[in-house]
Amino acid sequence: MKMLESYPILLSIVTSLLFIVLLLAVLIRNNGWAAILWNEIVLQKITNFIMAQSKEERILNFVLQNAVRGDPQSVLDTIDKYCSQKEWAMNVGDEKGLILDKILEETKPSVLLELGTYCGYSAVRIARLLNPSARFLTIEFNPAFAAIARQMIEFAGVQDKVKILEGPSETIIPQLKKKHEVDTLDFVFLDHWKDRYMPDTILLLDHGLLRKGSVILADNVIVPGAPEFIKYIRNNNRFECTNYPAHVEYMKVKDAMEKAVFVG
Ligand SMILES: C[S@@+](CC[C@H](N)C(=O)[O-])C[C@H]1O[C@@H](n2cnc3c(N)ncnc32)[C@H](O)[C@@H]1O
Ligand SMILES: [Mg+2]
Repeated sequence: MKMLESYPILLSIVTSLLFIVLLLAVLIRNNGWAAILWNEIVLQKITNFIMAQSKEERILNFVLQNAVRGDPQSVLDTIDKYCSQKEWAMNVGDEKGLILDKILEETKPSVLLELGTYCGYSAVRIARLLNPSARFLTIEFNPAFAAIARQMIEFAGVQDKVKILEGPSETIIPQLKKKHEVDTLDFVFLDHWKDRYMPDTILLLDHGLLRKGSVILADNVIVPGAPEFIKYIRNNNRFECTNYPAHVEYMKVKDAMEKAVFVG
């Protein structure tokens, strides 16, 4: 009898819970921010705790076990497979990776800088397309990520083409000329925390690291988004901008890359 009395309450609790789960699922599927927060904060923390291992270690292990040593394309395909089927990660990914490849093939840069190495996906992607004489520096301030990237790059066989500089971009950029013997950069890939896109572009300018024709390519200008940078670069007559619509890595949510050519 008591059971029957509480039945409507139970039913309304279950219905409300189902509704909340459904709402969350729709939000995560259609909203880039919700999906990233869900993956990075909820799912990842739980899996890390259960497996006593970071997601980045899991990505590296999957590559070591499934990709072909010395074959950069196989390393990229294996990371893409893991991150699209098992755990989302913030690599530029296969779709925007093709835009990156196309711009590199058009630009044929000799001196390159990447801000934000993470596991080394984009570093391997870029390095595999470079001339033997090119110089490519990539900056990462998280030592654990830099260590993973170093192993990823070595496994892909492109370690002679990439140098990881460990530390914050805002400290390393001003040291590029004197400490790292960079004159000017032909190509810069912006893919670190989005609030640094604008100040680091200004740092590159202030330190004379851009020349006429230098190309800046910025990832994730919609999700997570870099509105300050976009406003700054599009309203600056020293840059010519082109937008490349795409999707957030391994998702159906809209994103884009922005190319800015320094015209002097
Ligand atoms: C989106 S991930 C980079 C993904 C990578 N480019 C790829 O596509 O494979 C961003 C990385 O930038 C690093 N990062 C963020 N802000 C930074 C800064 N100011 N200096 C150096 N590294 C930074 C983070 O630790 C993170 O590993
Ligand atoms: Mg990115």
